[in-house]
Amino acid sequence: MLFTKMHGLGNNYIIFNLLENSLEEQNLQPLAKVVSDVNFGIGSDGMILICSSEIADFRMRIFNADGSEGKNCGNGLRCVAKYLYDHMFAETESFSIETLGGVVKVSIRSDRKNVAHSVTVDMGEPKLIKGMIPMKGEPFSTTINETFSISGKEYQMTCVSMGNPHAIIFVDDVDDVPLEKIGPIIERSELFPERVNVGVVHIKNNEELHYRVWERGSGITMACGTGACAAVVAAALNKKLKKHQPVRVHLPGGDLEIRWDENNHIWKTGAAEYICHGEIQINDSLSRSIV
Ligand SMILES: N[C@@H](CCC[C@H](N)C(=O)O)C(=O)O
Repeated sequence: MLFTKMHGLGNNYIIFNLLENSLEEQNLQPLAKVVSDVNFGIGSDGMILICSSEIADFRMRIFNADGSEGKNCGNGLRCVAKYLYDHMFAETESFSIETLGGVVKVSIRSDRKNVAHSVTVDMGEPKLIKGMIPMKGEPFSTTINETFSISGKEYQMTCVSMGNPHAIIFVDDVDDVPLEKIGPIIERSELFPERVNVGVVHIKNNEELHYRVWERGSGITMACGTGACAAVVAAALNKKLKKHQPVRVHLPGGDLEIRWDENNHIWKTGAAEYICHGEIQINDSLSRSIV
């Protein structure tokens, strides 16, 4: 199988183009685990499939490094948009991509013909009620700076779905938080029946914030696009930032520009880059891991 490895701010994925190839559905989860493994596969935060869609121009499926299928991926969407544009599957600079979390619109900025330089994604509307996150509790209530006790420790969380679930915690210093310890505990708390992505946020000033993430199914990553959107929504809901202004989100892998617009949509702009193209043999050692 031919693959392309791409990253958005260091959040890196193995991409298979299923517009031209096919993979068996029962092999997808084990394949995601194997290709993500740095010792027995290629090494990545997960696997992305580009597929055809009946309701949008294209469809993206995202699998985390543990093989679980995610519903949305902000950094993956920019990578897929760049790939489709640069490889001329997309004929225009604006097109739609279906995800399990809904259909999004992407717009490419290019200086030269057929080379995308940055990608803006209309990530749609954030969902705030517990039933839509999903999380335990009264399904129509929201979680804004609510205190929860998890494994004997108290956390004040704001929960936002950007098609996938995010728990946001405001802190004084994102680098001072032992995310590798508290991330997996919160991710797997019984509060979240489908697990959760865990983000810590520090408000730098009226226009900038710092964000680090523990991703459901992948652990610590350099960036999370949906998480950066959730961080901006959580900051506005907690009146730490003004609602409709552009916000620069600093992540370990680089920056994203996020804006929650007057129509309640979240717009996200940032880079997407190629790492390499290659061929992976889906046989012998790899197939031993694939049921
Ligand atoms: N890194 C992604 C999100 C990937 C999926 C996530 N781990 C989940 O399971 O919801 C992003 O950039 O949004």
